Amino acid sequence: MYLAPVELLHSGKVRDLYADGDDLILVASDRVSVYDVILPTPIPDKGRILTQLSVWWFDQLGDLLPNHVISATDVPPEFAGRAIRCRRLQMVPVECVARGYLTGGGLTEYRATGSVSGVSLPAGLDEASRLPEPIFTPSTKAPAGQHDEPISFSAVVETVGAETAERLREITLGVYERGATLAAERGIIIADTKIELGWAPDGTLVLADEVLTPDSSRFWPADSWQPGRPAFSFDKQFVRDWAAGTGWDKRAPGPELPDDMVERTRARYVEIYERLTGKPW
Ligand SMILES: Nc1ncnc(-c2cnn(Cc3cccc(F)c3)c2)c1Cl
Repeated sequence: MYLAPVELLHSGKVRDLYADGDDLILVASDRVSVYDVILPTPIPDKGRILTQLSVWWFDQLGDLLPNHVISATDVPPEFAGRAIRCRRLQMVPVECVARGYLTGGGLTEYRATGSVSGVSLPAGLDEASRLPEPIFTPSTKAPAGQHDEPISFSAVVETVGAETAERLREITLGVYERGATLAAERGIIIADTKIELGWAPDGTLVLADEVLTPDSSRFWPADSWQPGRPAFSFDKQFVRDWAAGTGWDKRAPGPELPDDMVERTRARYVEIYERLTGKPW
């Protein structure tokens, strides 16, 4: 039977968003991005593995809040396994980030101000330090290619009101703590995560986008974590180190990956999926 073509709405670094009637189709590619540069060599099955991991998390988190998933199978055949049909929401204009560890932009901000998104932290924290407790560190949604700007909780209150702001913090910390606890039991540190929320027509907040994947969160192997030392990215470190070893100038296009790098990186995604879900890939 004739399948109406879907219309491309957004194209991200590693994902694309299509409209299909009233629904959306969220498609994950096999592209990998390191240091904000998309590498030319795809990682076979990356899109499928991360999509199926996200679908598994949505199911695990169903008791916390509703999600936007309509179907993980009723998608255009060319996207089979690496796309979800989801309901169209009014997206909350705030990047909802939870951090259990200090690194990246949060560490930079802490070193400059002693706080992250207005949340003050104890002195003496270092690269990859574990925080006394996970914190909600919202940021603005920057235009493509720019870094999100941290915003304070009071700025979130001004944007969405106090009640919704509290709910955003509660949901973001709840999703992070559920994910980080389960992952820690399986030898994986989830250092931080970014979730996207949207309002359904009846006003309820719904978990959208992808959730607790190595693209939306920092995944570290627990057995090599050492506060004060840069942590090893579970999925991207091989590629980062290899690319750095080629003398690649990060402003130049990314280098093609050799086959063994592709296979080792694919194996890391399979390992993350199998460890977290307990299911064979
Ligand atoms: N259920 C929803 N309802 C309305 N909007 C969205 C939505 C918009 N943008 N994004 C982020 C994104 C996802 C993939 C590719 C991109 F380019 C951008 C998600 C969703 Cl998931």
